[in-house]
Amino acid sequence: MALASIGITLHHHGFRFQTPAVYPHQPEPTSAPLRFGILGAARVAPLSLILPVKNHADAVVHAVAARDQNRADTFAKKHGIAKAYGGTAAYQELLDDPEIDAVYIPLPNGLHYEWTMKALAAGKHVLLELPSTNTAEETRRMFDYAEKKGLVLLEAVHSRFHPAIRRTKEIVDSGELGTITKIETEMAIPSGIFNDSDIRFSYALGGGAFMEMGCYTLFTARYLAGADPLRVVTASADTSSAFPRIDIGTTATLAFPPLSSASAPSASSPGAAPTEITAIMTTHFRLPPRLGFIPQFPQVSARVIGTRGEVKLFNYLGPWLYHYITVKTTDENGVTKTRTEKAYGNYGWTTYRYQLEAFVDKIRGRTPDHWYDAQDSVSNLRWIERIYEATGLGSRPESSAQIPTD
Ligand SMILES: NC(=O)C1=CN([C@@H]2O[C@H](COP(=O)(O)OP(=O)(O)OC[C@H]3O[C@@H](n4cnc5c(N)ncnc54)[C@H](OP(=O)(O)O)[C@@H]3O)[C@@H](O)[C@H]2O)C=CC1
Ligand SMILES: O=C1OC[C@@H](O)[C@H](O)[C@H]1O
Repeated sequence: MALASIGITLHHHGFRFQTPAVYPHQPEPTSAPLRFGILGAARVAPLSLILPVKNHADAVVHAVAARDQNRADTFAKKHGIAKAYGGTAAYQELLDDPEIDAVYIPLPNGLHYEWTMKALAAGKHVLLELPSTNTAEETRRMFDYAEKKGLVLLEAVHSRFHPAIRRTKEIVDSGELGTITKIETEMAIPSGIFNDSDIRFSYALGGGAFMEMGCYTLFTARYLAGADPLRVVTASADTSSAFPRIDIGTTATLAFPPLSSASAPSASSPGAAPTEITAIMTTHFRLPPRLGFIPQFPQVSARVIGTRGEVKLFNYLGPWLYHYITVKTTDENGVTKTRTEKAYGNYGWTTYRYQLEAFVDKIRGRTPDHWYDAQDSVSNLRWIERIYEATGLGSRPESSAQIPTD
C-alpha cells in the first residue's frame, strides 16, 4: 500500500485530499439522494465515504454518531453533516432515524458484527469496513440476515473496484503469462504510523496485522487466483510481549488450485499436469528501520508469475495516487519484452469513489460495474482464521453482544 498507506496516514494526520485535482466536479445532489449515516467519528471516514459522496449526485452523508456528543458535533461541523448523535445511545439513535437509508460502519473490527446486525435489523443498507467481522461464521450470519431483510451489505474492499487491479486480473486471465505458478501480495508499513493505543493492537477489538492488512492481501490473492486456497502451507507471526495475541506482522504461504484459464494442457505441453499456485502474503504494521535508522518504504504490490512471464501491480491499494502495471514476457525464442500499463479510469476517482458507485447502484437496482458476493467475504474470513490458527495466535474473539434474531 505504499502510496495508499502514505495517503491514509497523511489523512490521519490532517492532510486533505479535497483538492480540485481529485474531485474537479462536485455535482448537485438529486432531489432524493441516498442518505448515509456514519457510526463513529472514525479517521478513515473522510477518505472512504465523505469525500466520495461529495462527488456523487445520488448520495449524501446526513448524520454521524459518536460516543461523545462534542466529538459528534465537531465531526459534523467539520464535514458539513446535518445531524450529530452523541452519547452512549448514539449509534442506536442514528439507526432508528427514519431519515437514514444506509449506514457506513468504520468501527473497530470486533464491533462490526454487532452493529451491522443492528443496522440491518433497523432496515438500513450497510457499507461495512473491512475485515467484515472477527469470524467466518459471524460474516455468514450477517450476509444471511441481509438477504432475508432484502438489504444490501458490502464489505468495503475498495481496492477491488479500481480499474488497476481489474486490468491486472485481465492480464493474468488472458493466458499471456503461461501457467501461473506463484502469486505475491504485500501490505506492510514502517514503524511509527500507529501508536500502541491504536485499535489495531487490541485483541478484544479484533486487531492484528493479518486482520487489518492480511484481509487485503488475501482478497487480492484470491481474486487473482480466481479461487479459494486449498490449504495453508506455512504462516508465522511477528509478535511483541506488549500485545499478547496480536501479530505485528504475519507472512503466510497458501496453496491455490491451478488457474482454470491457464492450466488446460496446451499444444506445447500436452497432457501436462495442472500446477498448483503458491501464494505468499506479507503484512506488517511496524517494519523496522534498516540499519536501525533508515525508515523502510511501505510495501504494497501484487505480483503474479507464470511459466512465460509475470505481471506486477505496484500500489494496488492507492492506485489513484500512483501505480504501474509492468508485464514481462519471454517468447519461445527466449526474447523478453517488457511493457508498462496504467489504468487510472475516471479522472480523479479513488478506489473509494468506485466502491461508492457500485454500492449506490446496487441499492438503486442497477447492475454495478463490478461486485463480489457474500461468499467472497465469508471465504476471506475463513482463511484469515485458518492463517491465525497456523500462526498459533488463534481467531479473534466472537462478539458477545445481544443480536437481533427476527
Ligand atoms: N478502507 C480503508 O482504507 C481503511 C479501513 N479501515 C478500517 O476502518 C475501521 C476503523 O479504522 P480507523 O478509522 O483507523 O479507526 P479509528 O480508531 O479512527 O475509528 C474507530 C471508531 O470506532 C469507534 N469506537 C467505538 N467503540 C470503540 C472502542 N471500544 N474503541 C475504540 N473505538 C471505538 C470510535 O468512534 P466514536 O467516534 O464513537 O468514539 C472511533 O471513531 C477498521 O475496521 C479498519 O480496519 C481503516 C483504515 C483504512
Ligand atoms: O486500508 C488500510 O490502511 C491502513 C491499515 O492499517 C488499515 O487498517 C487498513 O484497513
